Amino acid sequence: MTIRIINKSKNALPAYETAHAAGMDLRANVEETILLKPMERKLIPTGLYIELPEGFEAQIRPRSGLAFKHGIGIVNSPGTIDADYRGEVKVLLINFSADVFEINMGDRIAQMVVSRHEKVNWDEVEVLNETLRGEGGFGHTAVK
Ligand SMILES: O=c1ccn([C@H]2C[C@H](O)[C@@H](COP(=O)(O)OP(=O)(O)OP(=O)(O)O)O2)c(=O)[nH]1
Ligand SMILES: [Mg+2]
Repeated sequence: MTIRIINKSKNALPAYETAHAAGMDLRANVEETILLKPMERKLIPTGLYIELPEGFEAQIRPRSGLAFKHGIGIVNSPGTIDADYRGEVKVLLINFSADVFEINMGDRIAQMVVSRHEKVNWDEVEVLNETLRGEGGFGHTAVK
């Protein structure tokens, strides 16, 4: 599929890094170095504006390499970009490590997965159909 995008950043358009990657890496569009102190969170601009078709969303997900090597996560992971959003795509990074983390122009800070989603109408009822699981959850299958 093709999606309309405005690129106000100094970076190339997001691209799939390998042939069958699910996500496209998003690059920071920051004029100056951003420092993330331990447990600090900052909204990082990408300079990208996208026009998703109705019925699609984009998820902003962490990169496992940054998480593993530097303890960098996304506070609202996965972030949701709505099809009717016309603002700048931003990434809410958090530093879970004990060291200061540096973000520079063009750094690949997150990845974006575009997916189809359902739109639901409620059928409000009094009783739901029975299942073996019933109300069991939150670890109820754990061995005692
Ligand atoms: O990681 C993110 C998450 C969201 N957004 C943008 C796109 C999204 O469509 C909009 C609203 O996000 P969300 O619905 O998650 O936030 P909200 O707190 O519910 O805000 P709103 O009341 O504007 O929906 O903010 C981003 O740029 N990055
Ligand atoms: Mg919302």
